[in-house]
Amino acid sequence: MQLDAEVSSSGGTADESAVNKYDRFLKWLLDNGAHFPLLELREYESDVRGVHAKEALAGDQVVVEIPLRCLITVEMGKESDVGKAVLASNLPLDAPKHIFLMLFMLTDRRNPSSFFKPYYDILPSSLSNMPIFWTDEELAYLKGSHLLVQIEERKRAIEADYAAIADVAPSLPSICSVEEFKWARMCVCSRNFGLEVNRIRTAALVPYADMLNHQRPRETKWTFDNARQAFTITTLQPIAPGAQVYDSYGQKCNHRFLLNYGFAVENNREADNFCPNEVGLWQERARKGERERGPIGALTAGDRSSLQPEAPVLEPRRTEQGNGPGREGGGEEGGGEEARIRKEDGMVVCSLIWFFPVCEQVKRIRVCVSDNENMKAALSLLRVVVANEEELVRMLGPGNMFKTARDITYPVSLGNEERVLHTLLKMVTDALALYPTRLEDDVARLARRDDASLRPFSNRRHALIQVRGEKEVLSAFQTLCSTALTLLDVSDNVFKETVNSLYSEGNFFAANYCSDVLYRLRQEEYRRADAAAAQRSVKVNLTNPTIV
Ligand SMILES: C[S@@+](CC[C@H](N)C(=O)[O-])C[C@H]1O[C@@H](n2cnc3c(N)ncnc32)[C@H](O)[C@@H]1O
Repeated sequence: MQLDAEVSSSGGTADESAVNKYDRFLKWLLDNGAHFPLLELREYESDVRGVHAKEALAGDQVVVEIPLRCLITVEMGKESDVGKAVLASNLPLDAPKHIFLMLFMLTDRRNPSSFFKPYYDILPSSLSNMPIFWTDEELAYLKGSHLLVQIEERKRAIEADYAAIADVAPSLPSICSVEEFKWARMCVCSRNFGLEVNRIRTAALVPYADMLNHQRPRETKWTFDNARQAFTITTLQPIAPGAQVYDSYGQKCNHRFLLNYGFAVENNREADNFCPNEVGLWQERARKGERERGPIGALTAGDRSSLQPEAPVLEPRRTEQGNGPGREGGGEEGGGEEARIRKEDGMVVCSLIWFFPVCEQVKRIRVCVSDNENMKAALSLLRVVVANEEELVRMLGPGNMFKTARDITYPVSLGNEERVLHTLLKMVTDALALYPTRLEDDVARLARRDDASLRPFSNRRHALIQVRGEKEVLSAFQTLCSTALTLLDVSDNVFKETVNSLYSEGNFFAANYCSDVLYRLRQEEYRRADAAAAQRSVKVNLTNPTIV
């Protein structure tokens, strides 16, 4: 993060009370055994802070040490009165670890002599960058994006948690309002660390360590050091004096950065140029009780007798809260996934269900510009969706190798693939048409530095970065489909020339699909055609030996 005005916490600021609040915070930490002698906290604007190197930092140097007593852990929340009531009631909460951290913080901060008061005092008082707090005008910048649905879902989920907890712990409304509960939810979501403390997997709020902003590739690592009984941050490389010291919040799609942290990364690319930005394919919703029907629909195979009696199903899988190593922002994306082909009442049912247990919504397959597992799954499912009866029977009949739609990692036939490409092209074209602006317009607007409405770190800019990223993914799929469709029946030479030019333009996404999938399908089609021609010639030969 680069911000304009930088005011050192130890230097004089216009706002004396702000200086005092930081001085009190730093003194509290140091008095309790924390160490960060080579770093300084800077405030760039109200409640927007970052950590900088006071002097040159070497690689592999422990630069922050925060003792366990200064950490707020999940277990402390479980010990609170409301926490105990929640535990006893076994409530199905959206993000339980976050809830316990929130409950501790919300209860304890009401105590004016709390041990953690210096920490509570420096937490941002407003989180207006978090989309759940955006105004209608700000939300309108996301028009066309599925993120609008996710923001609404997030709001509803937090409200549902508040109501459910208030049911089992009637003191909750006297501890915090729904709005304060939402604030705490986003505060915890953007600041907690998922870690192991003395062999117990937990999450914690770690004062000072949560002042590091995000940047990739990561230049620091953090852990709970059992020997020191402290949370530590260690440099992974030398850092220049005065430079901001960053933490990596992980490799994430911008929608997750925006939803959970209130910012979107302008150039969200990994060192190898991979861009983790995604869009969801499929938008259908299942209503309560309809999960077995599936949004993609039921496909009936003509030859029912040849179907497997009991095709195994892929059981729903709930993704655990949290997002792998690194800071666990959000974590409430955990829907279940079902993708299965099976027989039901004599019908072959192919269903793709990404089931969201709280909102009873179908989850979408999120794809990015990469030939990754989700892209393969999306193609596999489409191959079933567009299959005709003969292809379905081939997929599901005796001796077939496909137990679930996800197993169809190989294309079925050139004809089936052509229908897949047409369907996918329509899906992404329809999705692009939902946005009020075109990708080229967004790119041009973000490149202009004189547009005051798009100032760095503004909600409007972050919204534009988000929708631009979605359109980039949709456009990449559009190019892949439209190019591939032109290559189905061209000569080998034209095919190779086109694929080579895709490679030389750097469009590896489309090029790889064409050379890996389409090329093989074309070869198989030639072989089949040759075999059929050979068979015809044998038949003709047998009936009329004079015509060869
Ligand atoms: C863990 S806190 C980091 C400290 C924070 N800047 C503060 O002053 O309290 C995470 C928050 O910092 C901000 N942030 C972190 N990295 C950022 C980045 N690369 N760009 C913009 N904002 C960032 C976001 O508001 C995010 O929710």
